[in-house]
Amino acid sequence: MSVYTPVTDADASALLEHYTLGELELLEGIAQGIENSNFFLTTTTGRYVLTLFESVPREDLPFYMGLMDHLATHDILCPAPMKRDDGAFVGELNGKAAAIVTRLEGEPHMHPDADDCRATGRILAAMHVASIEYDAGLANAKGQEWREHFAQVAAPRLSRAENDLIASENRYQAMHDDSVLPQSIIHGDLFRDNVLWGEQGGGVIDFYFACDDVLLYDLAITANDWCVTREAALDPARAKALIAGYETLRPLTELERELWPVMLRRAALRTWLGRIGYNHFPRDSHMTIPKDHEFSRRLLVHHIEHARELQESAA
Ligand SMILES: Nc1ncnc2c1ncn2[C@@H]1O[C@H](COP(=O)(O)OP(=O)(O)OP(=O)(O)O)[C@@H](O)[C@H]1O
Ligand SMILES: N[C@@H](CCO)C(=O)O
Repeated sequence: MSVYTPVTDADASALLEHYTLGELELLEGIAQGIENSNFFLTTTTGRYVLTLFESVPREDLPFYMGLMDHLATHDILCPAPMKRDDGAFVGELNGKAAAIVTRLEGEPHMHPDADDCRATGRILAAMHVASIEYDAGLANAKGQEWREHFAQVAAPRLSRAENDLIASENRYQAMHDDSVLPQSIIHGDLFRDNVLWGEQGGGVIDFYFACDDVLLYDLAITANDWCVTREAALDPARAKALIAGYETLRPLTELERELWPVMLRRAALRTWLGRIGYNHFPRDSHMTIPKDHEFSRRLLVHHIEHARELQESAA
């Protein structure tokens, strides 16, 4: 996160009265992340994370909570949402929807090697396979329609070259027919900071971009953060390892291999636009760590200029 909405010890204690999680011992704001307000919450029964939802539509919360609950009970290491005494996963605190989930152990690997990427690919595939039986759905709020709409909103803040690049990439993406690719529930944001490595392996957090979409797109979002160099180029060795790990559980189809460069470009565009949003239209936060939008622009340009290398990474 960030902490947009402060929470006092007294607020947290009052919230805990609606759960069977014991008494408050410690409450700490978390600076990482950018979408929600997050706090580490230690009680007499264990370690949890309290999230106040700042921009996630309230009606979508049952989908996210249900998904985490489903995955946590299907062998995926991820936060388990805690039920309130009234049976709901979501309550309210300081005017915001609020939920408590279990806190995972471990730290992100911010300088991953090929082994980390292989393990991450396998974790992503395991989530894709486990999600098949989750019987809820949610359209992608950051899909083509959003990309085109946001391009108009952001246009006055951007240079002509940036606007031309976004418009041209949006046209290119609109030409591709997604319906030919396997679709199901995607995590949508499996960046390095969303996998915490502990004794039990990699645990996944931050499901608030999850939705129904193309599975290969999820792999591309992951590759664009795990398998790139500081110079904003794809590292073929790490990309191959990510895909190899993924394919231990779900082999890619020929069509997916063919459309890999398209999805890498789409993922780079989504992240670039999202970061333009965070930078040019910031919300008022007490703690936030900024995201590098220029890096995402350079990554998109790299992908446009190196189609053949991208294709080879999925061969
Ligand atoms: N269940 C959890 N267990 C351990 N740490 C967590 C957990 N949930 C969140 N965190 C910590 O809080 C930080 C912020 O969480 P998260 O990434 O979900 O924030 P956000 O604002 O929702 O997301 P985003 O990354 O989309 O900006 C994480 O980087 C991690 O350090
Ligand atoms: N993972 C995204 C932020 C999502 O909130 C980024 O790094 O731009």
